[in-house]
Amino acid sequence: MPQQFTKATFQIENGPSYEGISFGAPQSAAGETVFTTSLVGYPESMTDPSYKGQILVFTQPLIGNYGVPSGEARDELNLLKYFESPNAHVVGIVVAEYAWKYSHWTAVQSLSEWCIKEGVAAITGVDTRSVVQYLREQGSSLGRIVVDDGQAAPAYIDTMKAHLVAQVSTKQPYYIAAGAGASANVALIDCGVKENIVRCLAARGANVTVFPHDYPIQDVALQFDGIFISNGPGDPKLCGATVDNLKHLLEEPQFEQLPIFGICMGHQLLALAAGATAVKMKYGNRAHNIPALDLTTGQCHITSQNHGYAIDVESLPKNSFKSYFVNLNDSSNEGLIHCTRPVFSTQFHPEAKGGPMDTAVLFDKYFNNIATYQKNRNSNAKTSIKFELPVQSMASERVF
Ligand SMILES: NC(=O)CC[C@H](N)C(=O)O
Repeated sequence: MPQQFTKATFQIENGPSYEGISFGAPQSAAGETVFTTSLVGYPESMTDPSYKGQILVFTQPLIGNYGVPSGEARDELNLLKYFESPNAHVVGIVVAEYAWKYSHWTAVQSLSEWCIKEGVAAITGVDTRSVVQYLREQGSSLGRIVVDDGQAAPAYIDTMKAHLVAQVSTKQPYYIAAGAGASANVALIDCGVKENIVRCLAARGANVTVFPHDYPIQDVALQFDGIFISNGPGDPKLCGATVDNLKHLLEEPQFEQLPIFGICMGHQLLALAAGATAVKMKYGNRAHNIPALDLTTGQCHITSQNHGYAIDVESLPKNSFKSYFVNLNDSSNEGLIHCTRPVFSTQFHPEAKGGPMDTAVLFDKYFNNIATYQKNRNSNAKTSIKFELPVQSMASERVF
């Protein structure tokens, strides 16, 4: 615990204000304020690029008690072992009680130390129950954490108006080799991909080539065994270039058999490419225990979620996609499946991290689609990657 506390205030635009203590970077921050009801996984959530520019309120009252693991440790696939991307993407966090003492075998630093390094504003001592009650009534709101540093408070900013995907997507293609026994080549459209999505693909035998969000994927798609569209921050309607590229994949006959899988933002962009509309939800779904009903099996799965927009299924053109999963809390759409093509998507996160792995089986479904595609494809055209990766991107590293 520090010798001297720095006071901070958490303010909601046109709403309540809460006094507290700063335990993060000595600087104020402003952004869209959202809440998560997940009990664990603050390092994963804070490094998930989908949270770019947001202030995250944790309803779990005690945060920080297991510290922060290494952001450099890598697994056998050379992927980050504990983080979902190299850096924190939230601009601020709000907690009821920060645990000044932490203990965990993976911890290398405290949450406070890490927030300071990452420039994340953090406030403790806030009645987060009251914040959530307010946000549930009023909807997601703009907020700011004002740290008592003698500077003027920052203006409220609607971070959702910015093209956040362009800020977090890789600038150049890069390549992750599969774990032992590569069986497929997948092209991944990076809208702000979580490390565990790449892991879920590579661990199942895919060499993954990661492309910038606006890369004309239709030009190289036939050189791959499947296309994957990742999660990402902000309003899907701002991703016009990606949507236009996906339209080629969904509409042209040469891509009829090509397996496609999209998660969260990837799901929303596929739906937009099919002609559906996305709506801003009142306060979104951010949790690790949200029930989603599989309409094809009648089974309910507990899912990990982090989104503020949703697809209006009523707006889907007939004979394109149909609803695949539905949220049993609020009836919002949780996934789509194409009526004739091996294309499906989920609003929730089957890769979890954090959260339950109940729906990881959807990656197996994608790989089954890939196997069928490989079998049916004319053997002359069998996969041989002609796409030349730029030399500097071969280091299995993201290039921002
Ligand atoms: N996790 C995500 O991909 C989020 C998608 C989108 N930014 C939303 O908030 O709905």
